[in-house]
Amino acid sequence: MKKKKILMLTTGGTIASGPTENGLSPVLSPDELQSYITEFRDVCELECQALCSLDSTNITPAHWQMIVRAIRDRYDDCDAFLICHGTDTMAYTAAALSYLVQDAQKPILITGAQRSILLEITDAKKNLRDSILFALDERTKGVNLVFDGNLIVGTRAKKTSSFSYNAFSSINFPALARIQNDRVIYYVPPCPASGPVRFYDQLNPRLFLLKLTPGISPDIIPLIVRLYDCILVESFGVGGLPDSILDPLCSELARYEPHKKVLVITTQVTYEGSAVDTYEVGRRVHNRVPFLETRDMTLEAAYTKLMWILGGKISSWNELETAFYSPINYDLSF
Ligand SMILES: NC(=O)C[C@H](N)C(=O)O
Repeated sequence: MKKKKILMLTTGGTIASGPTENGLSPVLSPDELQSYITEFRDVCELECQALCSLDSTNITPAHWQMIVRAIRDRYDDCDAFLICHGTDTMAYTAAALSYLVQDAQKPILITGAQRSILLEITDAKKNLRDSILFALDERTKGVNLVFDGNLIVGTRAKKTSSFSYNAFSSINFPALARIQNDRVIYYVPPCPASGPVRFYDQLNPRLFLLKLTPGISPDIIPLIVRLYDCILVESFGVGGLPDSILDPLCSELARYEPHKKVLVITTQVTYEGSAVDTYEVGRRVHNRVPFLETRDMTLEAAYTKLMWILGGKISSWNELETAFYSPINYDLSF
């Protein structure tokens, strides 16, 4: 049987880090990383390409576009793609890739580690190994994150532990599959493709996330509305906005067409999502300005989906609403 070709794209992260006098920093080359996983030589060819060598704190939308170009350039001659990435912003990258590479029939997996591969006790080797096992499984396709034995949909992952090996949770959606005793066990099939693979590269970076805190001052609101095309308000509970924020926000937004200054209400609560109409402190926004709500999407998915939608041509509120509420890679269930 022909060996599968997996393209490993490295970006840095703890997985490739070593100690320096200024603290941990990515130092390993892709070949050094690869030298720790030799056991699959008979079943697959692993080709490595370094894209950058960064702590994921410094990953930006330009790096997401770079990853997409690297995948697009080799999409036809590789069977699977494995991106090694720092964990801190991995959920954003996994969500962004879910929108920038849609309907992929091949696995596009992203992984990393909580401890460097240089250490004797580390999760790095297991995460790389598991990723290859998932990549070689015929059922795996699309953008997914691999961590601690789980295959998590790219739009559903969130880093929920700073140090533990089970650093990522699958939010409001089950993990698709697990590695058990070196076997891939699927629980949910990957999101079915609706056509041939599509690559995108436009992203609008002018989004602002406003996290509410009790007693927050509204002083900053006019500036935010002036500078950004989309304001995501991380509201309380299922979607409550305090009086002090509601008035200045809605009067500033009312000066623009709603699809040109987009209000999005999201929640500070990790699980179960928003339901803005439930309480008066949410429902009253309807009487003032049109808005989108993130329902059960993760913040990372909602944020990157809006960057992607607003990076394209949107000429009406209806068009924006339809695009936002159309599920992609299992990002939205209601
Ligand atoms: N575990 C890690 O990879 C954390 C690291 N600071 C990073 O995100 O690059």
